[in-house]
Amino acid sequence: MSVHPIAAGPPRREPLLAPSLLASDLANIQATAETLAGAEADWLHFDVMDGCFVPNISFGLPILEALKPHAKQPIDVHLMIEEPQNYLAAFRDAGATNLTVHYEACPHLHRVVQQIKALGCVAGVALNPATPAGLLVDIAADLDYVLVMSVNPGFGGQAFIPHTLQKVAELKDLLLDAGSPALIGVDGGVDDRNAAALVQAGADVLIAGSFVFKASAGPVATLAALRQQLRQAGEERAAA
Ligand SMILES: O=C(CO)[C@H](O)[C@H](O)COP(=O)(O)O
Repeated sequence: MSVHPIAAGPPRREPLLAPSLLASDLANIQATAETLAGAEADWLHFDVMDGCFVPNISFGLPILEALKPHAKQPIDVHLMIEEPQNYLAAFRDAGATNLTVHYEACPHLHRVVQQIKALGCVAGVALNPATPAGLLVDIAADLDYVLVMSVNPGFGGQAFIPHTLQKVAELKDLLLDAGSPALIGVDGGVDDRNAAALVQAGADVLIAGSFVFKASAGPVATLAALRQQLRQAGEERAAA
């Protein structure tokens, strides 16, 4: 179930699913991790917000430390914070498998990516909706993972921005041209209405919060249904 993106290697037939814990019951994060351990979840997505880079504050190191012993899957930490380079080692030590920083928060992005790799973590870079995919051209070959934000970061439950589909396709071409093994993730407003189209456009990882945790069917059944939908989309992509 858990797959290191580098070990997995592109092209993947079946996209990864990463439920975003931001939308879960945070008073019961241990129970959530235990529930997800048996669910169709490849990574646990963990959103860190600092109230500066984004206009909201979520959770950070102590909650990650509390989650870690109960998490069966790799923990995908999305740092929506300023000066992320100052916190990378601490998040790795607290349990992060993947560390994603924002392009917009890193004037010295190449250095930060190398720092993440030196820590032994999967190195990801996130792009805000207004940041063009083409800006990654000089760093593409160094990346393990690119996270395309399909909402403006800071809050769960927002509407998916349709232009993201085009951006994922552009990014896929850019990564192929650069010979980059990086996976493409999409985060924000992901649900069963846009998931298949995102996979067709080139997405390898879908992050979903509200759709998974607010569904009346519950997270396990919702992830299973999404997995089934994506399996088919992944096969169609591989056959194309
Ligand atoms: O990074 C994020 C917000 O900045 C979240 O991961 C994102 O909001 C996912 O939640 P939802 O599926 O509810 O949109």
